[in-house]
Amino acid sequence: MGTCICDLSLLGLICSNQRMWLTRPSCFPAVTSGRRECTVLKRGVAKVWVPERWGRKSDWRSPSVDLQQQIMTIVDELGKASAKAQHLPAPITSASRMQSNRHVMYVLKDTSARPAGKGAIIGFLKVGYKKLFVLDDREAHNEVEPLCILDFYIHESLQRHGHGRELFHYMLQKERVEPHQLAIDRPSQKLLKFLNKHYNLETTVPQVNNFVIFEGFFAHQHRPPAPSLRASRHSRAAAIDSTPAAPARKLPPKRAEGDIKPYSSSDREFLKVAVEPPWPLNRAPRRATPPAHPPPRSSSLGNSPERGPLRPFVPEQELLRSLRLCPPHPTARLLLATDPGGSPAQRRRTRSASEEQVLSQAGSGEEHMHTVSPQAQALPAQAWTMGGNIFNARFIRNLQDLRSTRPW
Ligand SMILES: CC(=O)SCCNC(=O)CCNC(=O)[C@H](O)C(C)(C)COP(=O)(O)OP(=O)(O)OC[C@H]1O[C@@H](n2cnc3c(N)ncnc32)[C@H](O)[C@@H]1OP(=O)(O)O
Repeated sequence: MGTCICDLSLLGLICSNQRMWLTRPSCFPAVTSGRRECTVLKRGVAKVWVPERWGRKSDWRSPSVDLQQQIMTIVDELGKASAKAQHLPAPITSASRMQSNRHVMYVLKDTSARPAGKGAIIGFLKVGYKKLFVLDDREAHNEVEPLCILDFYIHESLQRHGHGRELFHYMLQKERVEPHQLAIDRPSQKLLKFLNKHYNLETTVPQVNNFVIFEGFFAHQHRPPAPSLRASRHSRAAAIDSTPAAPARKLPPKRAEGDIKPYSSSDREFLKVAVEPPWPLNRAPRRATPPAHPPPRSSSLGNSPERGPLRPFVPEQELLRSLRLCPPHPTARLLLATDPGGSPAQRRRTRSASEEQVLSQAGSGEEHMHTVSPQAQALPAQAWTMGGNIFNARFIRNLQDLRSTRPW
């Protein structure tokens, strides 16, 4: 793939459709700035870049370089805005990612009611063909290469105005696909509702990967046979099968098998790796109130993962194992010995400890499970502050109970 962003099919799109082309990059970030929207749109309009003027020296000192840079900036800004709207920790659409993938980005621009040839970006839709293994309704694996919806964003102030539909419809026509032939990469609730409303897509076929497909997906899909038979049966199938071809792959040549990661080919996978620091830094703080944006999850998705911020997750077992490395404070041991029943919290802790003991006995060969380095294990007991703190706190509380010295 070359470095020129023209390869992204963006320019073809820009030239081929009057309604879908790009403004100068300074326009879009301004559009996203909330209440200043009207002013900003006007300001954006004043700076709008029109295709006919690409070559004008006054606009572009070095058109080829500037043009590339401008479009890259726009793509980056669009990606950021989309990530923000979806509460993703990092953009999944960027110029550099576009350059390394064969994705196509459809950009919707508003030209109406603006001075001639000027406008602002309304939103975008990113699609691409991906090799996937998907389950059908009999839970059989199918190797397919459908067109996937990878990213979709309409500016906040313009959502629910039909722009999304317009953009989607345009893409369907250009790509010559039916909505039920698409695979969707971790759709948001909004997108699910959108698809349901405009295309009656409701019943999903449960998958084990991040993609969502809908009933009817397999209606016209080629089902590749077993690899050993693939070559001969493919040609036979082509001769026999007169059904209209599903969105069979039509863009890139076949990649080396090593490049294909069927179960991790979601564009969003990298987010997990990118944002999650190592334990214990990945422990999410406890929240008294629910998060402002609860991670949306489709009830009909089955195992489709959450789209919200990829909240770090520490399994309880791992926590227990780590506690093994935190011997209780000596004074706490005394308390534990003298207080066998204790409060429910106490019992929980005791149970954890006994569970811990079991783990400890059973886990002699599972050192690799530990997240604490051997150096950390070698630290003196007083350095293990976590368990010590817990028991110290309890010890002090019990002491205060006994002495009635608590101020409340
Ligand atoms: C694979 C992926 O890309 S998943 C990511 C999808 N993108 C996002 O979630 C980003 C935030 N959302 C958006 O950008 C937009 O809402 C889109 C792209 C999903 C839809 O674009 P819009 O221009 O709003 O769609 P359009 O106006 O054509 O259709 C509206 C319908 O979409 C759905 N919809 C749009 N916004 C919402 C919302 N806030 N809540 C619930 N449903 C919504 C509804 O079905 C709505 O119909 P209704 O108003 O009668 O209830």
